[in-house]
Amino acid sequence: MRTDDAFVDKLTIEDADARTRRQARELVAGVTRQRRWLDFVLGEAYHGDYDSMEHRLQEILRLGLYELLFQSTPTHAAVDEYVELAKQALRPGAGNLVNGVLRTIDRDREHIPTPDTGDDANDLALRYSHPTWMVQRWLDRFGLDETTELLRANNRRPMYSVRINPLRTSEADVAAWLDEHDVVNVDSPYLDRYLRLKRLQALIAGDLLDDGHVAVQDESAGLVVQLLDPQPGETLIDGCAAPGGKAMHAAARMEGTGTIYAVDRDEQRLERVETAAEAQGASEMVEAETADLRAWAARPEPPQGDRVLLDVPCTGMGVLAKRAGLRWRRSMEDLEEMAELQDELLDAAAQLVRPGGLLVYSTCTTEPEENERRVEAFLARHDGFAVESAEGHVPDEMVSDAGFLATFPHRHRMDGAFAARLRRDEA
Ligand SMILES: C[S@@+](CC[C@H](N)C(=O)[O-])C[C@H]1O[C@@H](n2cnc3c(N)ncnc32)[C@H](O)[C@@H]1O
Repeated sequence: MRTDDAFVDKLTIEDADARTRRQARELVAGVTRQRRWLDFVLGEAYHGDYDSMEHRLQEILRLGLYELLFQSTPTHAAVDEYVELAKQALRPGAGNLVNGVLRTIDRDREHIPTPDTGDDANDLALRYSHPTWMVQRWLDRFGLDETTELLRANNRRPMYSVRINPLRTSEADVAAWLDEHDVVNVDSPYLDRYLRLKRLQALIAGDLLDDGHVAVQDESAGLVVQLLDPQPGETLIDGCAAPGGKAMHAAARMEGTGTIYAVDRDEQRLERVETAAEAQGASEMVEAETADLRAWAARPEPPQGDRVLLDVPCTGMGVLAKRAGLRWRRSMEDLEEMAELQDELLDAAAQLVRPGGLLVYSTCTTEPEENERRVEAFLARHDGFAVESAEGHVPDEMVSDAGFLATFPHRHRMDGAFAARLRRDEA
C-alpha cells in the first residue's frame, strides 16, 4: 500500500462502489497524514526494532492502528482485517505480530505514551505528525497554543467549498437542486455565492461540476480573486493560470466580458483551463498561452493588463490538510529555491501591468519567505509600485498589519493563503 498524494488521488478499486472507494481514499489520506504519530505509537508498543521492520508490515500496522484510533471501526473488525491481510500478503507469523501489537495498543489505549524527547518541537511534531523543522518554525513564530491549533487544523479531514457560477446558473437553482438531493451545505461566512459541503459526490454524480454550474474552490482562493477585484470589460493577465480556478472565478466577476490572458508553462495543465472555460461559459474571454511567463513578458510589446494576477508556485504549506503527503516532501531548502523563481516571476509580471494598473501576488503558503519577504524584495527592486491595503476587499480579520491578505487553516477554517495588492504608478 503506497501512501502518497498521487496514489490518494488516483486510487480506484475495480468493482468497488463509490462509498468503498471514498472510504479507501480517506483511509490512505489519513494514514499518510498521521504517519509519524502512528509510527511513534507502534514503535513504543513493539518490542523489537520498529525502524528496521519490513516496510509492508509497517504499512499494514499503520492502517490497522489508524482504523483503531481515528475511525469508529470496532476493535475485532479492524484487527481481524489486518491480521488476515498480513497473513495473505506476507506470511502467517506476520499475522500473529499484527494481532499482538494492535491488541496491546488497544488494551491500553487510555495510556498511549506522550512523546517526551526533551525537545518541545520534536514532541509536538511526533504527537501531531509533522516534520520537526516545520513545527520549530511555527513555535518560534506563533507560540505553543497557536502552533498546536495549526497542527490540529492540518490534520483535520478537509471541508470543501464550491463557488456557484453565475455565468451558468443562479444561487436559487443550485439551492433547489441541493435541497432536492438532500445535500447538506452552509453558506460561506466570508464570500457570496460560496457554499461549504462535507462531500462532493452528489455534485459530481449530478454533473453540476462538469456542466460548469459550480466549481470547487477553496474560500482562500476566492478571497484572492475578491482582492484582485476584476471588472467587466477589463484586460486581466493571469501569469500562472493553470488549472484555472482563479481565472474562472475572475471571468464570472467580469460578467463574461473582457479578456483574460491565461499563461502557464505546463501545457497539459493549461488544457484544463480551456476545458473549464468551455464548461463555465468563459471560453470567449480566455486566451490560453503555453509559455514561461519570464519569456512571454520579455517579448517586444507584451500585452498590458488592467490587472495582473501572479499566483506563483510555492511550497504549499497552507494546504497541508488537503495534500496529505506534502508535509513529508518539503524541506527548508524548498523555501529558498521557491523564492528565487517567485522573484523572477514577479519581475516578469511587473512588465505586464499598465500604468496605474494592479498586480496581485498570491500564494497558498503561510511562510513569510514566500510571502511578505518576496513583496518587500519586489518593492526594493521596483520603485514604480506600492502596496495597497487589502482592507475593504476582504474581511478585516484576514488583513495583516502590513495590509496583506493572510488566511490560516486554524484561524479561518480554510487553506492558508497570502496575497498582496501592488499598484503601479500612473506615470
Ligand atoms: C499555484 S499554481 C496556479 C494555480 C492557478 N492560478 C489556479 O487558480 O488554478 C502555479 C502554476 O504556475 C505554473 N508555472 C510555474 N512556473 C511558471 C513559469 N515560469 N511561467 C508560467 N507558469 C509557471 C505552474 O505550471 C502552475 O500551474
